[in-house]
Amino acid sequence: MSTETSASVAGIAADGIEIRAITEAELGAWGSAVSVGFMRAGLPEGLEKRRLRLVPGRTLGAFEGERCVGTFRSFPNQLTLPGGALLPVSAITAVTVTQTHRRRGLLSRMMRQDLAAARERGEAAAILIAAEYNIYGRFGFGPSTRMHGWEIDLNRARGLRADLAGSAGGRLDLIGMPELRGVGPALHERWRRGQPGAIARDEAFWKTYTGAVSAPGFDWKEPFAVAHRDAGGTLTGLAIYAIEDRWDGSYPDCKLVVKDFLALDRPTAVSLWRYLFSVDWVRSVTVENIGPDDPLPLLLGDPRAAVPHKENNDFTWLRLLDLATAFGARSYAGAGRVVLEVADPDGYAAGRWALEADADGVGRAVVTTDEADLELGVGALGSLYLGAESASRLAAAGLVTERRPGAAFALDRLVGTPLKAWNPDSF
Ligand SMILES: CC(=O)SCCNC(=O)CCNC(=O)[C@H](O)C(C)(C)COP(=O)(O)OP(=O)(O)OC[C@H]1O[C@@H](n2cnc3c(N)ncnc32)[C@H](O)[C@@H]1OP(=O)(O)O
Repeated sequence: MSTETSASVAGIAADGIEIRAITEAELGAWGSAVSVGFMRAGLPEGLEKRRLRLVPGRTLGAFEGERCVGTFRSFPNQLTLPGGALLPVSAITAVTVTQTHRRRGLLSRMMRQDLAAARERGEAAAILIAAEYNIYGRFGFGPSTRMHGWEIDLNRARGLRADLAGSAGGRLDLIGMPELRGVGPALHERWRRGQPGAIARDEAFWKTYTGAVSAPGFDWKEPFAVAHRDAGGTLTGLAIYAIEDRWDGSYPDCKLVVKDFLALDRPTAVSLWRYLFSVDWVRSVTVENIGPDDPLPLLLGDPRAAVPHKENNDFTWLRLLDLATAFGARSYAGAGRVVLEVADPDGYAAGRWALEADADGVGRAVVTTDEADLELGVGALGSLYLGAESASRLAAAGLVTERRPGAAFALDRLVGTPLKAWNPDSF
C-alpha cells in the first residue's frame, strides 16, 4: 500500500474534500456557493463582477466531488502606513463554508493555504473585514482599525460653527455616476496617502459603487455625489450620500446618510459639511463611518448633537506575516526600543524581536536575544501595528504582558501616531 496519505494528494484530505484554486469556468458555481454561505438563497451569479475580481490562483474553492462547499478569495491590495508608505497586503474576502459542512476544518485549511501563499508572494500582512468577532483571532489576526460613525440631530446641532471658513472661491456640484467613476479614483488616490489604514480602491470597487456592475445580494440604489472644486478648478473633495425619505405628517423629517466623505483639506471639509447639514427636508444626518480623529463633532455649533453610531466597532483585521518588512516600512514618532516576545502558533512572526526607531522616525524589527520587555501574541501585535490600538489598553485587558514595568507605555510612544489609522472600505 502506498505510504502517501490522502492529505498529501494535491490538497485532498481524508474526508475527500479538495481545496484548490478555481478556473474561470467554475466561477458561477463558486459564486452560488458564496451566496449560500452568506445565507442568501437563489441569487443571480453576478458573473460580471466576479470576473472583474478574479485573480488567477487566488480564488479558492473547497470541492466535494463537483460540489463547491467552501469559498475563499484573496487579492492584492495596499495598506497606507503611518508615514505614508504603501504596504502590499493580501486582502481576504468571500469566506464561506456551506452550513452542512461547517466546523470540519475547511476554513482552517483554506486560510492556512492562502496565508502561506501570501507570505511566499512577499505580502507582509493579510487583512480582512470580519463578519463575526470570534472567527479570525485563531489565525493570528487582530482588529487594527475601528468603524467610527455619528448620528446627528440637526435641531440640536445648530449647524456648523460660524467662525469656520469654507473654501474661498470653491464650488460644489452634484455629479452623476459616470462622472464619479471618472474623477473619484484620482481623488481617492491622493486622499488615501494621508490616511494610515486606508486601502486602494480598484476598478471593480468603482464600478460596483457607481452601479456599472451589480453585486448579487446588495440592492444598489443610486446615491447623490457632491463634488468640491477649489478656486483653480481642482477636485479637492467628494461626499456621497443617500436620503431616507421620511415625513412626519405634513412635515419633512428626512435623514441624510453620508456613505463616503473624502476631503483633502479643512476648507473643503467645511464647505462639504455645511452643504450636507443644510439640505432642505433633512432633519438628521447619519455619518456611517469616518476617521476616529475626524473633528466633525467639534465643527458643530453643539458637539453633543453628535451621538456615536451603533455600529462603531472593530473593522479591519490584520495578520502580520513578515515583521521585518512590515515594521521597516512604517514611520515612528521618535526614537525608542522595546523588545517583544511574540507568540505565533503558525510561526510567521514567532520569536524575540527588538522594535526600534531612530530620532528621524525610521525604524525596524530585528531578531534579538536581549531580555524581552513585553510578551504578546501576533494578533495583539497586528492590533498595534497601525497605531490605532494602545499597548497600555491591551495590557489592562490582559492581552499583552509586561515583563518590565512601563514597557507597554514605551511601546505606545513608539508605535502611536498623530492621526489614528482608519479604513472606510469594506471589501
Ligand atoms: C472575510 C470574510 O469573508 S468574513 C465572512 C465569514 N463568513 C461567514 O460568516 C458566513 C457564515 N459562516 C461560515 O461560512 C463558516 O461558519 C465560517 C467560514 C465562519 C467557518 O468555517 P468552518 O469551516 O466551520 O471553520 P473551521 O471548521 O475551520 O473552524 C475552525 C475553528 O474556528 C471556530 N469557528 C469557526 N467559525 C466560528 C464562528 N463563527 N464563531 C466562533 N468560532 C468559530 C471553530 O469552532 C473551530 O474551532 P476549534 O479549532 O477550536 O475547533
